[in-house]
Amino acid sequence: MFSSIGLIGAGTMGSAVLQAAAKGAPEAALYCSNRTPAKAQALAQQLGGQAVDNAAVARTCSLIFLGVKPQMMAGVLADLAPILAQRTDRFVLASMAAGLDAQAIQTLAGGKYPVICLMPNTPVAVGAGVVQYYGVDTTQEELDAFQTLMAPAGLVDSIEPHLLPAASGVSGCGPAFCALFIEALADGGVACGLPRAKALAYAAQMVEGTAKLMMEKGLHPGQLKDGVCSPGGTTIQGVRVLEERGFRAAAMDAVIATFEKSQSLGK
Ligand SMILES: NC(=O)C1=CN([C@@H]2O[C@H](COP(=O)(O)OP(=O)(O)OC[C@H]3O[C@@H](n4cnc5c(N)ncnc54)[C@H](OP(=O)(O)O)[C@@H]3O)[C@@H](O)[C@H]2O)C=CC1
Ligand SMILES: O=C(O)[C@@H]1CCC=N1
Repeated sequence: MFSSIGLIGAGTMGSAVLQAAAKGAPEAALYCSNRTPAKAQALAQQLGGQAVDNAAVARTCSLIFLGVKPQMMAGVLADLAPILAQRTDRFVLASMAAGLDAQAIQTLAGGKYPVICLMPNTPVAVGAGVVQYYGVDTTQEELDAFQTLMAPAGLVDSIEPHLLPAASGVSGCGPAFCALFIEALADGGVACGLPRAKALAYAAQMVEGTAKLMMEKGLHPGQLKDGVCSPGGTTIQGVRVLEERGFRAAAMDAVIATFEKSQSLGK
């Protein structure tokens, strides 16, 4: 279906998405472009693709990932609109920009082109990510092909368009929140005498293992928490401190803040 796959904006997220797509469609020809060409060249070399300019991606590819920041999207698509308008073959634009919905991409690209909006996260780079997506003016065949293409990224889930900003707050932004938590746990360990490297390794493995346990055993987080808290034991004292300091409310508010920022980016 997607015989040639391109990426405009070979940064952190775009590169990870193209790496996953390369695994999902090993036969596809790969193209990438970037403002700083060295990044596109390195990615192309790694994936056996070609580093080109934005115009070549727009002219050539049947699936075009847009990996630039939301604030750059208008400028990038304004330059590409005349090229896209000249195409007579079918192509799909796939935007990962936070806060920009499919209609916004169509408006900026200057046509009612098929658009997929996806919200990946950084763990896509190790095949343990989350990608939510929806399509507008796409065919079911294109969405099915996209689902297959993205499978090496991790959990790939079709979602209703209005839910994408909320999903973005949980899993798109979530790695930053999780990293803060891991770092803070490690800091606590260091304060109690653990060497830094050990503290970080233990905290990261613990987070991965807890998520795995929850998913593989189908447990609710409350069950997991209760299973660790011995009556009169140590863990419940830590839970008490986290509750006193508003840990849950802070995590909820963090997601709500990202949601509100997504809404404002789209205006
Ligand atoms: N990081 C994340 O966790 C997530 C990011 N996203 C989305 O992904 C997108 C990219 O974010 P992220 O990867 O973090 O950002 P990066 O800054 O790492 O990547 C953006 C890339 O776009 C390139 N670029 C900028 N202007 C142009 C241009 N005119 N033509 C071609 N390339 C250009 C930059 O080039 P240069 O090397 O010159 O700076 C850079 O490599 C954003 O829209 C963001 O909302 C979505 C989900 C998660
Ligand atoms: O911070 C951002 O805007 C991007 C989108 C989701 C994660 N990072």
